[in-house]
Amino acid sequence: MPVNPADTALWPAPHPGGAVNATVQVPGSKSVTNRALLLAALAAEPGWLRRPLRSRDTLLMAGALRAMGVGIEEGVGPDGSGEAWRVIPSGLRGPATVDVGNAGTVMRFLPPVATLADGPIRFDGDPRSYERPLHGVIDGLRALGARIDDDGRGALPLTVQGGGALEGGPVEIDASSSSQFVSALLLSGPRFNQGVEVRHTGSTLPSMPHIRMTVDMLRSIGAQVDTPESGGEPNVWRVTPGALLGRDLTIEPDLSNAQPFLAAALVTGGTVVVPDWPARTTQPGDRLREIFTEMGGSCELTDRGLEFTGSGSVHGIDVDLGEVGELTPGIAAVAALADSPSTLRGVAHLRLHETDRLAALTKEINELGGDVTETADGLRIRPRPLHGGIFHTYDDHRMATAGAIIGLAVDGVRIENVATTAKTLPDFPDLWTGMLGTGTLGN
Ligand SMILES: O=C(O)C1=C[C@@H](OP(=O)(O)O)[C@@H](O)[C@H](O)C1
Ligand SMILES: C=C(OP(=O)(O)O)C(=O)O
Repeated sequence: MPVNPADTALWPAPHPGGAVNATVQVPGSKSVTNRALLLAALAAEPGWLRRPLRSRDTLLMAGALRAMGVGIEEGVGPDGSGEAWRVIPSGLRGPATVDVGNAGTVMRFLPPVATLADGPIRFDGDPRSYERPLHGVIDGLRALGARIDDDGRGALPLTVQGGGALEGGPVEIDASSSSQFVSALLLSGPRFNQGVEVRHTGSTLPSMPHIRMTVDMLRSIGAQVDTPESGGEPNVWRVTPGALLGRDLTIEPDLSNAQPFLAAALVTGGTVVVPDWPARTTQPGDRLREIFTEMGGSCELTDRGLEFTGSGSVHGIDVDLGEVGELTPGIAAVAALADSPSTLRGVAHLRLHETDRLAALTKEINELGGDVTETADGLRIRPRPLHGGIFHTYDDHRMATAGAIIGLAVDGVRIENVATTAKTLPDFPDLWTGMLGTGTLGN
């Protein structure tokens, strides 16, 4: 993708004098939107997605499905309200080329779909996508009967030689480097001849809420899924072959992208309301209610949404983030501003996310005067007075939002390439300045 010089400019992170009080309408969830697009594409009838996230990762998913022959049309939902995508499934076609960008959900979830196409599907992406683990998907699909041409590294680029169908059946994978391996094989499982039985053989498995999200969304469109939680064997998930229903689904706000806005209330001692916070959800961001409360805030789910209030003090935390790894950059930013040390554990796999997040957070917070050290599986953060400077983002949307959180409390923080937030939250700079300027936002 060509780099726009303006995108790599330095963005002065806004530094408000006082408490932030605002309502922020957070756009749709990346993880839910990309699952919903894929499942609607594999269904037996057309479906609707209302209020989908439109960001780099979700537009890459939509573009890839379109390239394989799926219809994705702009429209208003069946009740005439809100923005929507209408998804019209079709026989999946090859040859086609898929640009995965640096979207884990696209590079992991779509190769199984490509095995159902009637020709070769080539997968390529950003340089970083070549370094992100994909072996669980590649080896898993081969064991299930797929033909895949790659360079033997267990990574991109690769070509799936779609044969129009996949046998499926039992498969063992080690998903300790990414839960997305499990989700990927389950999501397409109903369309494999024998369905799929995925057995995770590794010692750890990150991001369990995201696997629950996969299971819940499959069940909601008619798939039969057996899980460890529904009385099955530990670390084994089974999907029965069968037709999927076309549904009308409204996408929840992205609770992980709500994080910087809630953090604004926490670190400035203000109140931020996020409307449409779901009462029940599989999104890992829901854990912020508990984590940010332990760090000094308080919150309440009301009919206005989630109302989060900071007390004026921010405390350190000792927490295992293995289930909610994508929250780590924002928690590290808040922890650097706390009145006591923090230990963030269970997130060694973040070294293979958009960037090596443990190294990037350590370096960038320390360059502002902080005291962060990497551990084998996380970070130890001892708060110190911070000063302004450049906060580098390494093409990582969550590094940019982490830097913005620090900028709330520290004057003179400038964020390099804030435009990288377009991966999941293209409106971030406007939402952020709007939150600080007007107090109330909506879309
Ligand atoms: O399935 C998903 O939608 C995701 C799963 C997690 O991946 P890992 O298990 O690789 O951390 C998470 O970090 C990522 O942001 C989204
Ligand atoms: C790890 C993340 O993304 P991806 O879906 O690319 O893995 C993330 O959004 O924090």
